[in-house]
Amino acid sequence: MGDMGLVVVGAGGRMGQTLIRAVHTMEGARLVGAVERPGSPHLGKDAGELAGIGIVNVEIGDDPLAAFAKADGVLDFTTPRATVEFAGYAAQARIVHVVGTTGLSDEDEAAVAAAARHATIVKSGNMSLGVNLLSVLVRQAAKALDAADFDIEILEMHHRHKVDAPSGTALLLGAAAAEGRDENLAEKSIRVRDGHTGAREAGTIGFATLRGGSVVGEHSVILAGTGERIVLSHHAEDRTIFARGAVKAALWAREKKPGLYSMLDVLGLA
Ligand SMILES: NC(=O)C1=CN([C@@H]2O[C@H](COP(=O)(O)OP(=O)(O)OC[C@H]3O[C@@H](n4cnc5c(N)ncnc54)[C@H](OP(=O)(O)O)[C@@H]3O)[C@@H](O)[C@H]2O)C=CC1
Ligand SMILES: O=C(O)C1=N[C@H](C(=O)O)C[C@H](O)C1
Repeated sequence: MGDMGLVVVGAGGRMGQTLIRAVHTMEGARLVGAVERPGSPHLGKDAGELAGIGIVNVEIGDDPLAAFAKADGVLDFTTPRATVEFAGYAAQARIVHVVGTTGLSDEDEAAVAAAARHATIVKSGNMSLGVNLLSVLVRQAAKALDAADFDIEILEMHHRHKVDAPSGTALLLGAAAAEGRDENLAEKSIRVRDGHTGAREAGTIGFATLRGGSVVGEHSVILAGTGERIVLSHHAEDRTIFARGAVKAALWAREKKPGLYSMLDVLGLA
């Protein structure tokens, strides 16, 4: 089998450019398309030149369907609205769709799940090995510690440009904690505290969000008991960890049947 032909959508974005560099350096993958939204100032530019690796002879276009028709897979770190659209096109083309986009609504999630009847979709709020391993540790810790004795709080910080909160990673870690306790995160999460909140309710999972500067991604899961605290943390220093994880996911998914998979499946941690 030849190299896997990949399209990067959102090619001009922070992750888009990092993905172009990752595809260029990783064995088994080849860039065959780069897509931006209609009207983008990046249309017509060479994808490699924009990403700082020199000319790769792939022009950034605004026609995802045409790009997907000649590809084996798509790497998508864009917006929820665009991701839902791309999932439909990936299903039509019956190719792999790696989704890193965060901030999807329940309706968006349902649309992506529906597309996974025909597309092979790998979706995760964080594509790094470290965060996915951390989620396994969080699940174990939450299972081992009694909810009446240990309170779980999740703290995250990201750069000033991030538009969704809590981060996809914070929600992924919250879901792992809830799973460890045999609970549903939606029923247990406290997203906001302001004013006279009253005392903390046992068994809830709290989220706190910080935004500023150029922070790539900081996450801590705090298990706070009486007289002791366990803190499980991940510090992302470079976006390359997400991009390499996404290419790895695409290569893994190439041989898989249509369906909705996670990074835990890719990494053998499920
Ligand atoms: N799962 C993971 O491991 C990670 C996930 N992320 C997530 O990835 C997403 C993107 O993050 P980031 O790269 O920082 O954001 P950026 O805003 O830098 O990049 C998004 C890109 O998508 C483009 N875009 C928007 N709509 C379309 C469309 N319809 N067609 C084609 N391109 C489109 C934007 O163009 P324009 O600016 O012109 O609108 C922009 O270039 C976020 O949801 C973020 O949370 C980020 C890092 C890791
Ligand atoms: O927007 C980002 O930058 C990031 N988004 C993801 C998230 O929402 O968790 C992953 C990473 O932390 C960077």
